[in-house]
Order: sequence, then structure tokens, then C-alpha cells
Amino acid sequence: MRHKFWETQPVGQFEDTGDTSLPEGPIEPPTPLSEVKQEPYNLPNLYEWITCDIDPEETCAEVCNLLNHNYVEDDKNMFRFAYSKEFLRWALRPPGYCKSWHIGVRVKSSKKLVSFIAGVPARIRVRDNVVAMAEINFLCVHKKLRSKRLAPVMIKEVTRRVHLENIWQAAYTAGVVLPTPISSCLYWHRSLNPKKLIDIGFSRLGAGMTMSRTIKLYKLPDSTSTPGFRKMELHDVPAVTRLLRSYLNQFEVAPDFDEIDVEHSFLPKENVVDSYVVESPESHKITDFCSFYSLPSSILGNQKYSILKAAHSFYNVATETPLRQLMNDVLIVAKQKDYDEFNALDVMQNVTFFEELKFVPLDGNLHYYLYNYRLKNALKPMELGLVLV
Ligand SMILES: COc1cccc(CC(=N)NC(=O)c2cccnc2OC2CCNCC2)c1
Repeated sequence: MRHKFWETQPVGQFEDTGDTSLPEGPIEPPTPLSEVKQEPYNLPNLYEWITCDIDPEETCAEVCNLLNHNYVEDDKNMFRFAYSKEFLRWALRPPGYCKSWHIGVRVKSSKKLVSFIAGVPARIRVRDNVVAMAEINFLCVHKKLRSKRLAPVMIKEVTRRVHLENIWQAAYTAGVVLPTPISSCLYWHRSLNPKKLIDIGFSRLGAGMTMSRTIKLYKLPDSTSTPGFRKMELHDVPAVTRLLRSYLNQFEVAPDFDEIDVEHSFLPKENVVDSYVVESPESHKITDFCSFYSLPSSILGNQKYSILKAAHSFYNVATETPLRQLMNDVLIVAKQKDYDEFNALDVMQNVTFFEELKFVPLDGNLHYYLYNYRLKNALKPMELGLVLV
């Protein structure tokens, strides 16, 4: 398959796969900042670049609306991600973020926002090297402007602005295969509200199953079972950071979180991110940690329901509690908060609890990529310790 744009980029090319003579690491060296293109890339005549400030209500709503009408849909076009404004403010403004990496394209005459792409800074460890990267996300071109080759220019522009900050690597995901995935993950989900999922046609009644039998199958206890299981609080940040750093060491690619990152990424935020710890009743030590983020989807073309409330597994660390017991408690909390389903990728140790906790695999892949960094071999999902929102 031809990838006209990606064949011009410093990414692992398909024909290089298996060529063990190519060294692992950056593909191109950094450019002297004076040699980085100083002005934005050219856009087709009717359009102009706009740096999107997602702090003010008005511009945040503009980005939110563009995404909610034009961003990723499932393969059957039944659902479309519906990120909230609060979620975008959280996801796009981590410690050390760059306003200039929140990039929009608008129509010169009407000022209508028609495209968006965003980057945020992150320290990502790749095997033994911690690399300063940009996490690139939310690439969205208005449905009416597709196939005008806007996406390549969005990607080149965010790359240029990342280079201006002296950052030369990036991480991103896509539902499609591009040159060349560092890992290809499967997504699984666990029904929490089977009746709604069947009503909207997301799930089907199993063979020989009635609705009441199905509701019973997915029923969860009303309260969590692990003694000391509670919401994460500010004073837990140091202990949670230690837990996360130690746990993520086992993976080939993982974030290099510090306490500032942990406070931003995991302190609970209503309808954005939820985190829980297990504080041992005896020692008061923090022995386990679990978290999920909230990413609802619009239900396209359903009279009765408009929103699918989905929780997405984020980072989970079990050092004393069995992981499946910890995750069962997470499911119980998600159900208490009226989520309809719980999503997870087969990354880290997630496969160890899928079957027992009644997750089922969906027919989709999420591929992970690094920009300007070659890995000799693709990673198994369980070697990957990175979750992007
Ligand atoms: C149910 O509503 C959907 C609305 C849009 C797309 C999909 C399918 C899909 N593409 N799912 C994922 O990419 C996915 C499945 C499990 C966990 N995380 C995921 O994506 C996350 C991470 C990447 N950025 C988007 C959110 C489902």
C-alpha cells in the first residue's frame, strides 16, 4: 500500500522491517534551531492557521464541537468520540505544555474552525533511554474537507512547532496501519449496562441468552471488596508516583512520570479522570493503584439514547491486591458512576484479568507509533506501558 506522505517522514518504513543493520534509536539527528523552518507551512488559499487557546470557554467549545462532529468513529459508524471541554483542558494542558502546539485551521472569511491537531510534551522511556517527546493527538479534519491532503500539512506544521521547542521525537496512535507500528493492540470492553448496549445495537444477546440472564451475567456487587480501597487524594501523590515508576520499569516503552505529572494526570477530576488507591488498614502503606478516564461517545442515529458513557482503563498497579480483584473493584466503581461500558487495551498486564472479569475483545486495533525513533522489533502489547487518551 502506498503511503505518499509517510514515505517522506523519518519513521520506520515497511521495507526496513527486519533489516537488523539499522540501529535502534533516532532516525534523523536534531536540526540546528536556526535551520528549522521559521514560518508556518502553506495552506490552500481559503484557509489560515490559528493557535487555539483552549482556556477561554468560546475557543474551547469550538475545538470541542469540531471534534464532536468530525473526529474518530467506530468501524460501523455507530459511535463518535465525544470529548468534553473539561477533558480537553486536562488532556491538552499537562505540566510544561506549549500553547503553540494546539493548532487549528479556519476558513479566512467565516473564521470557522475546520481542522485541528494537538501535541503535549511527555518524557517517554524507550528501553533504557528517557526521550523528550511530543504526544500527538486529536488530528481532525472536518468531514467536508477530507481527501484534500490537509492531514499531511497538519502533521508537518505540528512537527515544525515541536522542532522549534527542540523536541525531535513523538508518540501517537491510530486505528489504521501506517509505517510502522511499534505495537498493534486489541481493544476489549466489559459491559456494565448490557440492556442499553443491546438496545443501541452495540452488543447482541448471546446465543440462548435472555435479556434478564444477560443482565444477571454482568451484574456487579454494590460495593467494592478490597479493604482500604479509596479515592486518590493529593497527599497520595508521592506514594502513587513511586508505585507507578517502579511498576512501569518492566515495560519496553512507558512514561517517565514524576510527581508533578502524577498530580496532573491522576488526581480525580469529575467526568475526566478517576483514580483509586488501596491504603493498607494496618500499615497505612499505599499498596495498589488504579485509574480510568472518561470518554463518552455520541450514539449516531438512535432515537432513545444519545450518549454512550464509557470508562477507559488508564494505569493500574497491583503490588499486594490481586490485579483481577483490584480491577473488579474498578468495574464496581465505574458501574456506581453509571458508566455503560469499561474499555481496555491488551497493554501492560491487562490480558490477565480480561476473561475472568468478563471482558470481550472488539474487532478493532489501536496501533502505536514513534516518530523519528526506530525500534528493531515491534513490541508485544504486554511490553507496552503507554496509554494515550
Ligand atoms: C464506542 O465508541 C467508539 C467511538 C469511536 C471509535 C471507537 C472504536 C475505537 N477506535 N476505539 C479506540 O480507539 C479505543 C478502544 C479502547 C481503548 N482506547 C481507545 O482509544 C482511545 C485511545 C486512543 N485515542 C482515542 C481514545 C468506538
